Amino acid sequence: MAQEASNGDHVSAKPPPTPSPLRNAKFFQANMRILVTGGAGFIGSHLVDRLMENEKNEVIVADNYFTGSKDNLKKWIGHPRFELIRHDVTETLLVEVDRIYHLACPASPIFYKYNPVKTIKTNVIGTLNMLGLAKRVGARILLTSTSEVYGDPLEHPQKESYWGNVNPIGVRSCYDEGKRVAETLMFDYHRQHGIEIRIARIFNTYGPRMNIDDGRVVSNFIAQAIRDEPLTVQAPGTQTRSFCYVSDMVDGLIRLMEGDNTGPINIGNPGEFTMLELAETVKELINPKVEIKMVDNTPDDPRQRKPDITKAKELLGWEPKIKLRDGLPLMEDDFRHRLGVPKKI
Ligand SMILES: NC(=O)c1ccc[n+]([C@@H]2O[C@H](COP(=O)([O-])OP(=O)(O)OC[C@H]3O[C@@H](n4cnc5c(N)ncnc54)[C@H](O)[C@@H]3O)[C@@H](O)[C@H]2O)c1
Ligand SMILES: O=c1ccn([C@@H]2O[C@H](COP(=O)(O)OP(=O)(O)O[C@H]3OC[C@@H](O)[C@H](O)[C@H]3O)[C@@H](O)[C@H]2O)c(=O)[nH]1
Repeated sequence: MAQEASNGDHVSAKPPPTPSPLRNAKFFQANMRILVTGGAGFIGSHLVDRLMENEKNEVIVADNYFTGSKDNLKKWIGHPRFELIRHDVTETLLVEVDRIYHLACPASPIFYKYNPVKTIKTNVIGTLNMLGLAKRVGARILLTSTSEVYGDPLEHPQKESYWGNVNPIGVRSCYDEGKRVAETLMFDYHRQHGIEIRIARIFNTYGPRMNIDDGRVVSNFIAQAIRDEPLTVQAPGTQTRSFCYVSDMVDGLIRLMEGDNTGPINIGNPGEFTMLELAETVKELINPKVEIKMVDNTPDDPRQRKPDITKAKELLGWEPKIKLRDGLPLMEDDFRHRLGVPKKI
């Protein structure tokens, strides 16, 4: 039974539901069957790549392609251990699985604000549906929550025990409050029904395969630097974020899923940068001639963010390996390839 890692003193009221006995039958199914919702997106597709490396895994992706694409999974389409389903998690899904990585949700602020009612439905109804599925088939479920549950944090760096400083009625609330409700649902299903849960609080993650026009800061700056366009730093530019390379993130998610702790556990890189520092670094590494331009910000932008990863280190034996200065060039290569702009030598 999972151990509670932080934020509470509850114990699970019931043992978890048992999977169908056939799942353990010698000649029926030796593999681990894994559902990845949102698997056609940025982090999801890298997670699928890693899971598919293990020949004992069968992977099913369910995605509505709102911000993800089949292109991200093209190397697996047609593979006998892989299945791709066009599915919206706000509808029920009937599959037989042992693990559910529940990622489905737009993550870039411009996309999650585009249809806020849909974003909150995805977080609340989508998570309820996936918990219902976990309950029916006895699967373990991992939710990709977010550092945004800490809102505009008054504690710095953020520990998992911090309850956050979140505006419940702002333009970001569909996402940050949505994820907070999703975490609540996870713990209620755990306590009430014995579901095996895992909650990752992911901090800003970057890497190849992000949508070029995703709108998040790292992808914006890299695309702008390659296109010789000014890097748009949103005022005041002193706000901070901590950026984790995607391969480190995937490693942390799998360790959390396969470990004994429910979480929530922060997964992120504690290296903290102001947005002006990030712009200067991108300029230096990718295009020293590019201009840096200050533009207006959006409401409720968190002023600082940095994970305390003590729990991830102690409980998962995890810490990030890739520094920002090493990760940015890897992302540059992918963006240049997709934009068709080779590096000048
Ligand atoms: N990338 C980050 O910095 C970051 C930080 C914190 C949390 N997260 C969380 O990690 C997860 C993945 O983020 P990402 O950066 O890969 O984003 P992404 O937008 O690239 O991927 C999200 C995926 O979910 C799919 N999706 C959205 N709504 C859906 C729905 N209703 N039904 C089915 N599929 C749906 C999208 O089509 C996409 O493939 C999200 O849950 C996000 O909240 C990401
Ligand atoms: O072009 C830009 C874009 C963004 N920014 C700034 O960069 C910072 C980061 O903005 P992003 O849009 O990349 O992402 P945010 O940190 O605001 O939100 C992210 O947080 C964690 C996840 O849950 C999500 O991936 C996303 O919501 C903000 O301070 C924003 O004002 C710029 O300075 N210029």
